[in-house]
Amino acid sequence: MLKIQNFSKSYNNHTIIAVENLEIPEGIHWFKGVNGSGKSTFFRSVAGIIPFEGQISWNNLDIRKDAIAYRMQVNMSEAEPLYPDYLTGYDLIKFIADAKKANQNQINLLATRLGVDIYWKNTLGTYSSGMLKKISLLTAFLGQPKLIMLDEPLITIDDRSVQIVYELVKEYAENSGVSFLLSSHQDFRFEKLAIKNMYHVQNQAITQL
Ligand SMILES: Nc1ncnc2c1ncn2[C@@H]1O[C@H](COP(=O)(O)OP(=O)(O)OP(=O)(O)O)[C@@H](O)[C@H]1O
Repeated sequence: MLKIQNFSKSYNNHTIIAVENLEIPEGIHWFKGVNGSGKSTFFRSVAGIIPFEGQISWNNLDIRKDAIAYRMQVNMSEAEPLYPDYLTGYDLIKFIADAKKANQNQINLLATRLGVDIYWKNTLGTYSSGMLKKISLLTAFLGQPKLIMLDEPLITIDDRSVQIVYELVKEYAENSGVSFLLSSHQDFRFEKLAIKNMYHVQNQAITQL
């Protein structure tokens, strides 16, 4: 279970999102919200990438007190990833794989599934937005995560890749009991997946639909 208590995140003294108490059970969950509503800010906070006020824990692992154990279980893919141009996709994947203790076999399997092994030895600065997105998606599946957040996972990727992302989510959920938080703005929908709860991000708050 993901537990959020007295959570708030502000930029320049302006509250972007605040959540007094939210308990998200295991399963696949869909976060909807218009552009700028705070979905990415919430996901980044839960991923432990940006600082925030309040408490977040995943299966009783506290994001601050159990910083490493928490981050071994919680992975994230950014909506619009920004990476250093001079690294190759492979360098980046290998770096994250080492941190997440993913083996080479897992890297190769994911790379083949998503078709990134065709271009991953080229530098990231030469990639299209869809190619970058697939690198970001791959990194979220590395290691033995128990919670994976995919921020706008379907934007910029082609139809074939969309199907592969659906398959990966289903496989990880069914075979390894992985929970997912998936976000989308209006255009992209996740009805094909076994969605447990839907949440709406709006007016600086998160409400269950
Ligand atoms: N680093 C930052 N500094 C200042 N303001 C920020 C920063 N990051 C996000 N914001 C603001 O926080 C608000 C929420 O942004 P966020 O990216 O979380 O929304 P979102 O729901 O993910 O939107 P989108 O669907 O467009 O990706 C926006 O008003 C944005 O301008």
